[in-house]
Amino acid sequence: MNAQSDPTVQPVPASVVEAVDAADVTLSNPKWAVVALGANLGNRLETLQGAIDALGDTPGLRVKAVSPVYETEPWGVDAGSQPSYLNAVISVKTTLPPSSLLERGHAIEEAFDRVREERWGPRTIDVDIITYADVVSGDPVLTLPHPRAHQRAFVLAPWNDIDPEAQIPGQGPVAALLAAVGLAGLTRREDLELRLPE
Ligand SMILES: Nc1ncnc2c1ncn2[C@@H]1O[C@H](COP(=O)(O)OP(=O)(O)OP(=O)(O)O)[C@@H](O)[C@H]1O
Ligand SMILES: Nc1nc2c(c(=O)[nH]1)N=C(CO)CN2
Repeated sequence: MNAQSDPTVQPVPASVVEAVDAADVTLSNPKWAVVALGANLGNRLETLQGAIDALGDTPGLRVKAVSPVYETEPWGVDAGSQPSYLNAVISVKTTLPPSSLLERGHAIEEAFDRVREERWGPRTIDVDIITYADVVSGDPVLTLPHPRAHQRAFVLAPWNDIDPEAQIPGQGPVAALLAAVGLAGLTRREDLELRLPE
């Protein structure tokens, strides 16, 4: 008996075939993604390293580069209303689809006891997906590229350090965007260092 003559075998809907094919393409073809990390509560450096290590422990994800650490004034809130941040950017190569990368970021935020209270409120850790390959999406659950990355020196400066040729799809070269926003409110912390996961 073959699939044609077996009445218990149902045809596979085209949408399922497409989804399986798409997953397969990702599995054999890892994508580059850029992830920004920020912390302004608790032991900020330890938490950033913990998030990098947790990302590195994720099946289907390899951390390929870790930026220098920047001390940055809180962006988007009144001056002096929050402690300063430590920010860094990492690049990763991954077979995870964008939605799974976001989920993993949220799980790491939860593991570090991040509490969501106010918009742009202080946090133990923030994991933002800045770019995923050249994907452009307006989906509010996962907007790609991150809709505010091109305005944020605390993302652009560390990203430019690890990839001076980087581009934000639809926005242009990171180096030019950084030149436009400037370095005010940023201090590179030469005394602090983040490592690739062991
Ligand atoms: N590129 C993205 N990276 C991370 N979260 C995103 C992205 N695009 C949309 N989101 C959504 O934004 C929601 C709010 O995220 P979050 O609480 O980290 O915002 P925030 O860090 O306070 O502000 P901002 O988005 O300006 O960095 C998340 O639940 C997530 O679904
Ligand atoms: N300096 C700085 N400011 C912020 C940051 C951040 O990581 N660094 N994150 C925010 C929400 O994502 C809002 N403001």
